[in-house]
Amino acid sequence: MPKITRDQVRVPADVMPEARDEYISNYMKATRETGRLMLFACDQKIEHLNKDFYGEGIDIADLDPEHLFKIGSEGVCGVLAGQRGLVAQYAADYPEINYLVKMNSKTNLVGTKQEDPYSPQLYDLDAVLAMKEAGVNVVGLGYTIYLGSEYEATMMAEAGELIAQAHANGLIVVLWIYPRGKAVTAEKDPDLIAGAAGVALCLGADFVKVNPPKPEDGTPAAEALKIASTAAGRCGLVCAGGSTVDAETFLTQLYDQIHVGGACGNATGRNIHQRSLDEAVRLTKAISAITLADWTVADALAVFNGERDFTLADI
Ligand SMILES: O=P(O)(O)OC[C@H]1O[C@](O)(COP(=O)(O)O)[C@@H](O)[C@@H]1O
Repeated sequence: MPKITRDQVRVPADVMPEARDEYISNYMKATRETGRLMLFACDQKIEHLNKDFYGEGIDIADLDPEHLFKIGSEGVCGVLAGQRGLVAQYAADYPEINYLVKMNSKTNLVGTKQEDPYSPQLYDLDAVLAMKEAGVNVVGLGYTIYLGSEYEATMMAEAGELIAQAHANGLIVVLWIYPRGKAVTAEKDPDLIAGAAGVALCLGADFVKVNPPKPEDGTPAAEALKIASTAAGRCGLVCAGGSTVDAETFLTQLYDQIHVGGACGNATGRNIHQRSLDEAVRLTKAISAITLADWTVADALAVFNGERDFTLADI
């Protein structure tokens, strides 16, 4: 997969001329100069509380939040996505990581599947820009919208405003969009996922993170994803990873999402951080081999199994 050059980055028109170079630099950093996104999702300590970090099948290393940063630093990732405070507490010790600050979050105690969820914005862009000014390597913002919730309008308005401000300041934006709430009967309906992708584009996001569609009619999931990735247009689509599965299944799904479904990368949390540091690091490398260098599943598996290495130099 050829790397892209700075002049190949398509800069949205809402990036102010004085922020153009900054936007291009952030885009190049986040995508490791490929145009594809390898996002390591580390926002679950709020989203899912401690359930994702301690318990059966989860390596004990995951209980210590620093595990996330050790993985981000020793592995190969595009960005580490987490809330501002989490990043602020550890970034000084892990300055080389590309950070994507998640601007809103809610716990799973509110907005269960039967209720209408609202994920409030936790701080404004100035707080993030101040952290960047203090030397933290922030390349972009993330925001979650629950499409179909009765609070959809508030979340869309917050996201729309943040994207305009972020672009004006040269930051990239990833929207997480999950259809959810009383009005939504099938969260993973392929049409709805494609609709979510279109919403992200219209709000101006650079990338959209959706759940992989689950077709009811026997269409393979990766085929159904093609509709959504096409509907996303110039907004690159990536899929959430979901709960932990074996590495071969995960890497095969990812390969198909990219090569059949037209996805522009991955956004993976639990599948990575619920493992020991060594295994998690190897999985980030295997994922990046597929996402950022178009390696085959067999070659990526060899990386996961420790039979060969994958480093930034392989991109
Ligand atoms: O919508 P849900 O099921 O609460 O999951 C949301 C979580 O999943 C993610 O989108 C992806 O993480 P995983 O790869 O672990 O699923 C997180 O960013 C987010 O916290």
